[in-house]
Amino acid sequence: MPTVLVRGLADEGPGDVVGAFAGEADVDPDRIGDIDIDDEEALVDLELENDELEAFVETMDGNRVGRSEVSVTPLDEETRAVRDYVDEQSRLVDLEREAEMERHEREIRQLSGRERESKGRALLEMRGRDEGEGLSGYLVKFTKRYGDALPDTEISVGDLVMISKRDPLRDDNPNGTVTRVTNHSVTVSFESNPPGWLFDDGIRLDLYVNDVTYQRMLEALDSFLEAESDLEGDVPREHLRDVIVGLEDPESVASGPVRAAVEDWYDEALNESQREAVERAVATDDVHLIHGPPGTGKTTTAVEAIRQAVDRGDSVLATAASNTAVDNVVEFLADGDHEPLRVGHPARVTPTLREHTLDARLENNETYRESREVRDEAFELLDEQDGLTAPSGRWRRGLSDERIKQLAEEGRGSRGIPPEKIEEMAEWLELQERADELFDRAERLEQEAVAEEIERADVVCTTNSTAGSDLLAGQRFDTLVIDEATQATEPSCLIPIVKADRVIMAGDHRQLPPTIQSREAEREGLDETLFETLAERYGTDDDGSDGDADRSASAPTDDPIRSLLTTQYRMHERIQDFSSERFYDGALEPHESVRDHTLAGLLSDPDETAARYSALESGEPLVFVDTSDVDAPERSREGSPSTENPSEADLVAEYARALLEAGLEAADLAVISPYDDQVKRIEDELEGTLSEETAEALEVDTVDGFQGREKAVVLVSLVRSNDRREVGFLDEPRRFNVALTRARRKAVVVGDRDTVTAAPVFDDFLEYARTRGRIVDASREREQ
Ligand SMILES: Nc1ncnc2c1ncn2[C@@H]1O[C@H](COP(=O)(O)OP(=O)(O)OP(=O)(O)O)[C@@H](O)[C@H]1O
Repeated sequence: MPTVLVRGLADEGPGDVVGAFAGEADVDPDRIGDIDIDDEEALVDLELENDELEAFVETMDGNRVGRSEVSVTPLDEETRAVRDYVDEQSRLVDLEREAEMERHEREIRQLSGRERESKGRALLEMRGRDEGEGLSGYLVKFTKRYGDALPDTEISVGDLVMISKRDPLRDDNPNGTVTRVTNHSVTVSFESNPPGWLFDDGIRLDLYVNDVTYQRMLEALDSFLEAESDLEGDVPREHLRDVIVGLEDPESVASGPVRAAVEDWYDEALNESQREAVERAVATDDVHLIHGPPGTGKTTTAVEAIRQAVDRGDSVLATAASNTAVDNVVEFLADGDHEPLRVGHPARVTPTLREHTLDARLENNETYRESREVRDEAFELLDEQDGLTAPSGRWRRGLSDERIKQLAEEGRGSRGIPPEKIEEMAEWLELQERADELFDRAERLEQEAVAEEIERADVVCTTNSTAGSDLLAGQRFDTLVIDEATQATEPSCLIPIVKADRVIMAGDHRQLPPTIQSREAEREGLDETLFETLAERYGTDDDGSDGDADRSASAPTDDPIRSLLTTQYRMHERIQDFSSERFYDGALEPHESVRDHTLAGLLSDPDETAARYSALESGEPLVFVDTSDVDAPERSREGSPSTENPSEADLVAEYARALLEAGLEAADLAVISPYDDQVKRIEDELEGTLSEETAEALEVDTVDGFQGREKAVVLVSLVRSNDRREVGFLDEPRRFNVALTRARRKAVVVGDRDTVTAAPVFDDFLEYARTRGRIVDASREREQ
């Protein structure tokens, strides 16, 4: 259906448009489709044939709609395609947003406040106290009314909470990020000044969702309608937009692969295909994809590309969907000559990387210090106000600020207010004005300080979502690198893309796709990532996620927009082979340095450890521990959609402790599980039995959260154990591919064989472990 663009409307509505089109141009109202009015413009779909359209435009152009004289032009195909893309993606974002809200609201509705509090997902009868303003926002500390200890709560640092007074589901309840939790208090930071009622009694805190990200996706999509070729602000570069929408070919498709010769390598160890990938990535004018199975050095290669781009003088932005994946890139970068700046809420950044955060940098920034001083001065003025009469209703008696000041100058009273009171109120007002000016100045200085730090940094690193925050508003970057791009939805990648001239993405669609909450959005393609779409559309080899594995790994190296990596530097050959055969048609090759590396060198007393637990035998890289003969049933916490298995948690915690006692560094070990509740359970099991330092260094995480990371030893707890052989989302082979391939020297997978083999990937894995690894019976293990 053709669309026409109507320009020059004043305040006319759809009825006026239909009236004019029918009355002036004789169009049957039934043939008028969607009318989309935005300010002075309207887009109108018309069911007209080409010749009818021509006649229609001739009649309507320069004619009137309502009281306005309008111009009417047919919409060109390109604009239409962009609009269709924006509409479609925005619809998917809306579906996803609704699904997340619904899930949350459902729970708030189903449970009483008390029930939610007893489950740890709400806190009732709280009261706020103003804690002043920090860089991350306005801080409010919530405590129980009489300072009582808080009940056990899931609310923890970094969570988003919704604050309410009577109705937890009111649309205008403020949301904030938790910055600190103690036995008695929860401190929350708000992006804007919170409403006064927060400081009353009877306040409720609920775990909630993050709407900001959805709004940023929609804003990025909107800016697609305004793409420019000369670049300023947060508007996409026209060519890049057209490549993404599918209207133009990437340059390397149009004119053949390009390659920039690199002379000095930061990482001399890079292999030939990694070097080629770097050279092609930095040479790209629009898009390049670095594609490879686990451990093939996608992040390593992307980081080298960042370094080369910086050396060339580019401003560089590096992003990923999750905080963990961003931290991973920061960690790689921090290990060299280039200075990364991590922008994001400090509460969500790995503690060891805090020195690279914007907050930490600002501590040493002169301009920022000055802003603090100015702010303190402002607060001092407000303190001075305390001793004075404020011009409140009782004393103001309808007098304007100006009038009060004038009366004070003249030394007069008015409306029964004695001159001394007038004098005090005038002084109060003057203090307020001076304080406001100082607050404004402090804010300007803060912005200046942030801009200085961004300017000073070689690479700005942040999540896709935070790339859209005010801190980076209007910042443009020559090059954007998105790591773990196959774990990010397309609209989330657009948030940083609208700020950059070219984009390099690293990913692997045989690992986990982005998590989608709305079944409808998933069905309609929100789980198909931009990386995949571009690889399919412009690459020489079609290897979409439902294609067969043998084609995915054999993409030719002359693929115009993609570089493929196949030598892996992480896993012992026997850990690698399962993944390689099952997911990559055997294309993975281990580098000599890792082919047969084992745990042996990392333990002070490997024999003793093995004697206690045969699963921990240091020479054996791949073990499945079968719990089917022990009493280890799964269970669900009331009201929780997740699953846990206490007995399995107990066993993996025992393994973790035994490995640490045998001399394994905590930083070389990770415990992961597909289920959130199991992760918490394992953390609880370990808590108190490890030193604070060890507990901090030991990572316990979900499989999804650990994607992109690696450890010498990885313990995986599969959790599911039931007579119905129900495996839930274990039945996603890509999740197990990620879990297993996190391990460098040893992978210990713990699960109930009878249950998990209901999923074909575990059936295959058990068969593999029987011949190429070891299967250990958990009941024997625990008797020793
Ligand atoms: N050329 C190389 N020489 C030596 N080590 C390398 C090389 N390339 C990568 N590595 C090492 O291999 C490991 C995996 O690299 P990296 O994390 O970059 O892989 P990845 O492909 O991003 O993995 P994943 O798919 O799990 O995200 C790291 O320890 C890295 O230091």
